[in-house]
Amino acid sequence: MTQGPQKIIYTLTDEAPRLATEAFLPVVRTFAEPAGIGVETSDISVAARILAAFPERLTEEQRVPDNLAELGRLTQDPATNIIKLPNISASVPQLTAAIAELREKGYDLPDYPYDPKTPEEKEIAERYGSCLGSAVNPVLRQGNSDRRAPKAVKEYARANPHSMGKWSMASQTHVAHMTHGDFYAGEKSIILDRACDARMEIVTPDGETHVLKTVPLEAGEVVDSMFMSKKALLDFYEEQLNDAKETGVMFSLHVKATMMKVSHPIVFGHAVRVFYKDAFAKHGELFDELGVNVNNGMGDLYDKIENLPTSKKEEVIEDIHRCHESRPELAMVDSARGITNFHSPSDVIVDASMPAMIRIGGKMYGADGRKKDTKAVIPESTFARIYQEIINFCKTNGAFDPRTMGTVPNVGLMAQKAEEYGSHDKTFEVQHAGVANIVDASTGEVLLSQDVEAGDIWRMCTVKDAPIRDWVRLAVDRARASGMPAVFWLDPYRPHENNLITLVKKYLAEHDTEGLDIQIMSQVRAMRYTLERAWRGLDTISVTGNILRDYLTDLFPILELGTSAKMLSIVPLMAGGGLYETGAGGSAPKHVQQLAEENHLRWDSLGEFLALGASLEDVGRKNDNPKAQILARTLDTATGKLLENRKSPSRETGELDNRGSQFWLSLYWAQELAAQSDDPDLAAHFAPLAGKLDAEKDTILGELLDVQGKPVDLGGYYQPAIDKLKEAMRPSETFNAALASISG
Ligand SMILES: NC(=O)C1=CN([C@@H]2O[C@H](COP(=O)(O)OP(=O)(O)OC[C@H]3O[C@@H](n4cnc5c(N)ncnc54)[C@H](OP(=O)(O)O)[C@@H]3O)[C@@H](O)[C@H]2O)C=CC1
Ligand SMILES: O=C(O)CCC(=O)C(=O)O
Ligand SMILES: [Mg+2]
Repeated sequence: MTQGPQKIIYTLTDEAPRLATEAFLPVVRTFAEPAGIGVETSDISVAARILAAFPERLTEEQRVPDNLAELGRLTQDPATNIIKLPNISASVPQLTAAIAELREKGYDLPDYPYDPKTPEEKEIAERYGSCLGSAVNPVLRQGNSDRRAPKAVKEYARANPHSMGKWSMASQTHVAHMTHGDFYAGEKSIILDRACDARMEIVTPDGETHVLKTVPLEAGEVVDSMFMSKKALLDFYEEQLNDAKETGVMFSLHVKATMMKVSHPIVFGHAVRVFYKDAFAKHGELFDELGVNVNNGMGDLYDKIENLPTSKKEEVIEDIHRCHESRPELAMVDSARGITNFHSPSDVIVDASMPAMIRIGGKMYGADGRKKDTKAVIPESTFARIYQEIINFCKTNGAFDPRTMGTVPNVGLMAQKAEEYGSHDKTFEVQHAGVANIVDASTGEVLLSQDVEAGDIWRMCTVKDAPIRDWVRLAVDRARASGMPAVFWLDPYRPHENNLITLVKKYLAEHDTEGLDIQIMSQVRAMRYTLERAWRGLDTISVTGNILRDYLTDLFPILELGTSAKMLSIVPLMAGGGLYETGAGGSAPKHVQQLAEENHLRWDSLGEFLALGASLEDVGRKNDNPKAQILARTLDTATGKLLENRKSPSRETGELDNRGSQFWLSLYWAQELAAQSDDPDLAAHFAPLAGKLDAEKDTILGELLDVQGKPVDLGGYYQPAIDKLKEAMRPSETFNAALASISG
């Protein structure tokens, strides 16, 4: 047996994935051990990240190491192999809820400073800021992304199609985006011809210079400057609200306040203030006194007015309600509880919310719980247009059919904080009208310049040369390996993408592309081309920048497979290691709610099974460990069997859930290992487990079903109590004993 430091690092995250991992880790350890592979965990949950930020306030026992920083360092080591589960990218309401829970548990954490003024408050805000929004993925994603539906998964979806809503040609559903004054409208971009420190500064008309930030840039880096005009945004909202009211269509707002953690909460807050403008006009001063900030949603307003004298509170609530009379109906997140699209900026996240809407025929839920057509407002036009294109297509052709549609894998430019998704530390809400310059700090040369007004959102986005080159290589590799045409979704009218086109052409020339079909198209044309092909059952690789990577790897999987949880999601790290993400979606808070209320977890760990397979294969290849290769191969077959025999979790309480599905995977995997003849030691090791699990399957499945239907206490949401978590996620004594019986 090959020995040595062969290990897989398994992340512990939040919500449904964290729950599922609790059940799955003992399985992984049991199977990896005989191949000499260690499995280590690394807690990067939002709770752990908060605790790691305040070591000096905690006792020795309470302290948590900065696991994320350590993982970040490891991404630079070629031996690294990380399995990364989806984690919460916390909005402010989520972060403050996590802080409150931890304080209740006895951790002496400071209050979250909503409006930091003193140096001490500013320091606390900075530390909490490091846990806010998408704080994990940009650190770990030191490579570009390869997301696709494995063949067995696609075939399963074809044979067992999920439900799709009907599209009508008369559907009023459409996308509304800005046509001027947004980031797209005035973008400027350069390919930097030197390395330099670049200064972001605003020069006011009276000649004062306000320096916002200085960042080191590399030669060859693509650097963009762009802004969103506050005035244009407010006008746009007003117009769209009036249009929705007049035409009787529901209004919904789709942003990504979690990932775009600086710009989108502002964009979201403006929508809320415009919608409720009469209430804000009347009570603005009071709201300011109370520190209301609806960038964090209407939930923040309701929390802050809670302690007002009853009559005042009622007056405010009445005025808020009155606003609805002159405004269109709002899409609901949870109509049963009266939670609207404006309640929290993290409830509706565009990458998942638009596909969910398109999947059900272009509808969202209204206050009466019925599905309705909607005006989907996505202010930034850069990528919003792709959704209108697919809506047009579905209106004309009807809904896609999962039985026949082709597949659309993605190769995404992501490494080293590429493009908008890496721009948070270079995004500012402009305080002073003037000229926004990006300046070479050593020479004083102005590289890029924009005229901005107070309240505008100005940002610098960058992407380094090496990631672009690696992205082109990955696209060529995937096109060659799959035999599919590959389309770069790049718009020559957008300065940033026009620069990328130059570089893509340059780097494509480094490869043998003989016999490959590689094209470059603007996003709208690329969408149309891809949809036409998918409709005919043809497959097309989308090769995109970072935002479209995110959007398309929810959109197509949700149409093709019903969920992006079933995607294989690999990040070949540029330093040589591997990061294996489990599916392409999020952490499904709704699933936790169902588990807490009914002890049924409908989360599908398929993405985790696929990631583990790819991870084991990588360990096998890099360490010349044939046992790891056999584990990978047999896991792949077992996963295929799981799909074929329909052992995926059901949504309904009282039926097979995540835990039951994991049992079946374990049984099939053990059977495959016992049956193979390439490694008799492994076969002999797993034969008893295969026998035991098969003989005891009725007892085990019975034990797993018995617990369902009753509430379960996990001892916390952001930091569940470990003993309670174990008890909830591993309720079959028989299954636990069988796994333990072959573990060393
Ligand atoms: N890679 C990452 O770390 C990511 C993290 N996130 C984070 O996740 C949270 C929730 O985001 P949201 O946009 O609501 O997206 P989610 O993907 O969590 O939820 C959307 C819906 O997708 C379905 N779904 C997702 N995963 C699974 C699965 N494994 N099995 C079965 N169904 C699944 C569920 O549908 P149904 O309810 O119909 O069963 C779910 O309600 C946020 O905090 C966000 O920041 C989001 C995206 C990626
Ligand atoms: O990091 C995040 O917040 C979300 C990531 C995401 O949605 C994705 O990579 O698909
Ligand atoms: Mg996504």
